[in-house]
Amino acid sequence: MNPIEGMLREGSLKEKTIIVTGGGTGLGKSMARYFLQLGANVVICSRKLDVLEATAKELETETGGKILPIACDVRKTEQIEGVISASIEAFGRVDGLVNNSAGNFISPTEKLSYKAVDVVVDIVLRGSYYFTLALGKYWIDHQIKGTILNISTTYSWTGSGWVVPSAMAKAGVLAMTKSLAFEWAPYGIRLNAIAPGPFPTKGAWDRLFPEELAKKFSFENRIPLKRTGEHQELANLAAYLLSDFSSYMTGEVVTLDGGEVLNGGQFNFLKDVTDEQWAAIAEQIKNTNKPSRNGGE
Ligand SMILES: CCCCC/C=C/C(=O)SCCNC(=O)CCNC(=O)[C@H](O)C(C)(C)COP(=O)(O)OP(=O)(O)OC[C@H]1O[C@@H](n2cnc3c(N)ncnc32)[C@H](O)[C@@H]1OP(=O)(O)O
Ligand SMILES: NC(=O)C1=CN([C@@H]2O[C@H](COP(=O)(O)OP(=O)(O)OC[C@H]3O[C@@H](n4cnc5c(N)ncnc54)[C@H](OP(=O)(O)O)[C@@H]3O)[C@@H](O)[C@H]2O)C=CC1
Repeated sequence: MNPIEGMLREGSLKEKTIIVTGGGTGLGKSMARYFLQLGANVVICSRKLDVLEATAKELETETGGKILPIACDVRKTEQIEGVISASIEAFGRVDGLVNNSAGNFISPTEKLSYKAVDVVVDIVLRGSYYFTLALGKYWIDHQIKGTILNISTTYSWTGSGWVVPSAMAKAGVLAMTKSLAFEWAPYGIRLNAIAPGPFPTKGAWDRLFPEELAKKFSFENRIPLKRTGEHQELANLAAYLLSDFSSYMTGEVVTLDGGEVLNGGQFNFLKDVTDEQWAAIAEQIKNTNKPSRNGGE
């Protein structure tokens, strides 16, 4: 496969300031990089300031863009408000938000403590609605037509065992996306979501595919397009959804998973049938049709 290139033209996010939660690592970092390349000012925030500062330095050098790292636990409203004021102070206003921060790990649900459930739900759901609410109030007060992108998952609607707190929280984020897309449309505020399939990141792989499992889990068998996602593919879609090119799109969730979610199709088990078996099956089915065609039983 050829390397995936940036999709939007130069300057597509010029004069926009975008906050990316969890922007110091993984997919958040890749989105931040591309937004900077497209001319946006970017604010990255999460708990670990040292990680954010190292990312900011790296991306500033690489892109020549303006990036502000700020420590913020998305479960704390006063810290969220601090990020918004610091962003306005640095860049004049805020135009976009990516709710990307998350906590997740696999576990049999009955083995979880109450705190273990809370920690995931609070980062994902509470963090996303706190940030959304704080920015929404600011945008409505200042008549800014802001845009929110929520990073969801495909199990927001299929459900999934062994990641139940994450599934509950991501489903809530999806409900918020669609509900507020309608309610805030009169203000020109748009909300959309991306449901990614597997995109290799250290954060996700350490907690969801630890070595023991990774050996057994075959992405090639599971994903119809037979590969995991490239970060630039997700960054391209994210940039489009935050840009004015998508200004007629709101309340949408775009799946980007190589077809993984389609595994639930009822007859998909037929993928293992050989050509020989197909020939025999076709013959059998045709034979059962014959009597009825001749008017018999
Ligand atoms: C390929 C398909 C992908 C599917 C979709 C992917 C979704 C993703 O979200 S991937 C992103 C993953 N990235 C992260 O999770 C990054 C941030 N995560 C963390 O910092 C930790 O994993 C955290 C969520 C556990 C939070 O860390 P921290 O605040 O330090 O919390 P504690 O370590 O104090 O733990 C709190 C609570 O949770 C219990 N716990 C932690 N890990 C496990 C585990 N593996 N199994 C069971 N329980 C766990 C821990 O014991 C604590 O509970 P108590 O013991 O009752 O105090
Ligand atoms: N990678 C994948 O295959 C998939 C990922 N996703 C989603 O993509 C997004 C990014 O995940 P990914 O890049 O893989 O994983 P990462 O672990 O790299 O990203 C998660 C980020 O969340 C931040 N974070 C965690 N807790 C908090 C908190 N309390 N307050 C603020 N920030 C916090 C972390 O920073 P810090 O530790 O500094 O706080 C980290 O930067 C997530 O929403 C995830 O659910 C969805 C489907 C598939």
